[in-house]
Amino acid sequence: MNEALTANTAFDEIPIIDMANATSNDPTARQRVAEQIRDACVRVGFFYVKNHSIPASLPEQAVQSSLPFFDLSTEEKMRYDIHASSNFKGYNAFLSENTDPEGRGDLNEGFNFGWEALEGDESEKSAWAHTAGPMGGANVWPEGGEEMREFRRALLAYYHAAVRLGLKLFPLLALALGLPEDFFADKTTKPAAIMRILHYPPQDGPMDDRVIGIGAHTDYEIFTILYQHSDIQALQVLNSAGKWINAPPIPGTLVVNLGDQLARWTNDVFKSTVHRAINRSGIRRYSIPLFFGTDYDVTVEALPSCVSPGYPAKYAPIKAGDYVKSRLEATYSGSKTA
Ligand SMILES: O=C(O)CCC(=O)C(=O)O
Ligand SMILES: [Fe+2]
Repeated sequence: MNEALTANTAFDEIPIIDMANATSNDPTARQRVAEQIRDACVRVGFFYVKNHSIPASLPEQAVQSSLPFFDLSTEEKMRYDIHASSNFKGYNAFLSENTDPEGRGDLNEGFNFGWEALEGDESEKSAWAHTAGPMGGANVWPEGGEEMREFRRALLAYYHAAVRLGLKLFPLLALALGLPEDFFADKTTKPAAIMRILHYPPQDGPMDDRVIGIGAHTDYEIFTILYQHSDIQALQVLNSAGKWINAPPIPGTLVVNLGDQLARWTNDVFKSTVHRAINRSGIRRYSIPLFFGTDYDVTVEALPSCVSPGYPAKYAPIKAGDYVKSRLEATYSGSKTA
């Protein structure tokens, strides 16, 4: 695809896409949104979404409810250590991950969880059975009183809202790729969606590029929906000229960025762009990414429209779940021995 080769002018800002017409009854209105998404995916690999219909109170409450959890002692939090989990659930401690191999460790702590039906919602219970797979299975929630129950409730409430938004993005991505709008529908029946809430303490003093909030990396899945709490500039995105472009929080928006699974599927026509976060604000920063992959057993293989004789497929076909699992294992096993 020639556009893939010509789209490499370095971006210097991240587009904002209005989702108001994402599910419009008018196909041309949906197509217009998809065209903007296509441009963002080919040039940047990142975009903001506005009018995404998630009430601001949901991620806000998720952050507020996490404060008592992060305030627990390290010893207490380590009872839920992600390294002790067989399915990448639970707590990751400061410096226990090292996203950038050049780095010395990531200065964030976080809590990681996946699909779980909302309490009392019988209609979603059946989906629980679908979470078999390398990252499926039960979540690990902190024990304790009302505060910890609220932590679980608030995180799951935002999780489900973000998953619903993610399911609206797939048809737009399909249109953006010139595919039938329902291309991903039978590939996203079991929400392979992992959420984490991250806490970045302020970093001051002399800057050590090897110890930053989260080192330079790309995400592993199809896309990530990222909520950034407070008005703190920390996230940066690398353009093709090697310049870090700021991605500050913009009120009312969420950040969407593509991951490597989609880059493989599109033969890098859609970009999975390197990013990092560093909190030099002097105050604590919180963010909540939701990493959204397809069903675990879907084969990720270059789309015919993204290969040509002059631009052959770069990646071997691989099962979506195996791919994400191998990336997660590299992240967590690397940190164990670091
Ligand atoms: O906290 C952020 O802004 C970025 C987080 C991130 O890139 C990640 O968790 O993959
Ligand atoms: Fe990321």
